[in-house]
Amino acid sequence: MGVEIRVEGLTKSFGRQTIWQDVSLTLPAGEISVLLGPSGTGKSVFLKSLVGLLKPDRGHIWIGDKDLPYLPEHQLYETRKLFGVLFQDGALFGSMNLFDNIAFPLREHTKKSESEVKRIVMEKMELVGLIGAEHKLPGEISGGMKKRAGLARALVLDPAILLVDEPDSGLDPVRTAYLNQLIVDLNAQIDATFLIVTHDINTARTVPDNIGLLFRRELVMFGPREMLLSSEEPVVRQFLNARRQGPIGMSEEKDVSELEAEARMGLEVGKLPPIAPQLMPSDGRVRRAQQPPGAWCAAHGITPPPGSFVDDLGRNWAEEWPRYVAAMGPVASGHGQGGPQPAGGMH
Ligand SMILES: Nc1ncnc2c1ncn2[C@@H]1O[C@H](COP(=O)(O)OP(=O)(O)OP(=O)(O)O)[C@@H](O)[C@H]1O
Repeated sequence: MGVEIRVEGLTKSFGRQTIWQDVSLTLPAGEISVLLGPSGTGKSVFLKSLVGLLKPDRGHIWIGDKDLPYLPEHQLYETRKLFGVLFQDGALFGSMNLFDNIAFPLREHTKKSESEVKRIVMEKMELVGLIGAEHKLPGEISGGMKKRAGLARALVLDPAILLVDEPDSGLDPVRTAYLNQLIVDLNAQIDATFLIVTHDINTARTVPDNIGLLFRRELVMFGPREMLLSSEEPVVRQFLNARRQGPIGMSEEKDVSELEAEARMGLEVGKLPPIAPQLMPSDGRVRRAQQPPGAWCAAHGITPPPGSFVDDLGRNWAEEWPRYVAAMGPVASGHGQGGPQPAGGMH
């Protein structure tokens, strides 16, 4: 079961370089949030600060009544056990086979017997589709397999919070799509609080419940997916639509003259593109945290752009949703595998 993380006024610098300042946001329990931002805006630094690997200059990271940056070492050690982290490169030990890599946190942090370790490792390897690869070394497997092995290792202590740093880096679009589906399925199954750092627009548009954007050393916006995807804020529109036109330049931000030149040439960002439907768990049942398509827009009086919530089969999920939920049964709540499959489902 996930826990809420409340970040208040967080600021981090290295020497005289301020990475970001006054970042405040709440990662809701059990929901998937994505953190976006141009390269070098400090997304990885944010992730490492959340798990206590880096200490912020000021601000708070509340998990329940514990303020992470100010915990004494032994309490920090205990609180860290709530987290599973998938680092960009999987951070696997090159000299250990996949089984031993995945077993590592269990052997290091628990007193479980070897038979219990084996049961858990095999369960997680099955979850990420790695059965049969137990004896392979990291150097003998593909980038996608390394990510999945890193994910299995992040899951062995049954984390309440899962942090994922650029799951898509180094993966082709098809492997990224599979990994995204795996992330959504995992969230439905373990109900943990997820934070994913990514550059991949398709991931950002279809996977999370919430999106945040770091730019110019600040958190520009953080909120429900539909809020960001219907936002008129120039930097949000530019980033989520992967455009050159807008405030983000090659080396982070454009200067005033560049922006004026763009405006003179009429190079403003065009109409908002439709809002894509959110990925569904592949067993067909709805995640506990998942909102009906269009719910946020409707609640806030926002008319989504034409074509929103329509999938590649032409179904409009804002209309189909009540029928879908009625057919599929109740919302998933830490359910097991093997629920009903949607006919031609929305995967
Ligand atoms: N331990 C450190 N000491 C000093 N500077 C650091 C350290 N870690 C990160 N930085 C600096 O912080 C800035 C932000 O780095 P970070 O890796 O968090 O960016 P990012 O947004 O994740 O980038 P990318 O999307 O390219 O991975 C960079 O300028 C980096 O050089």
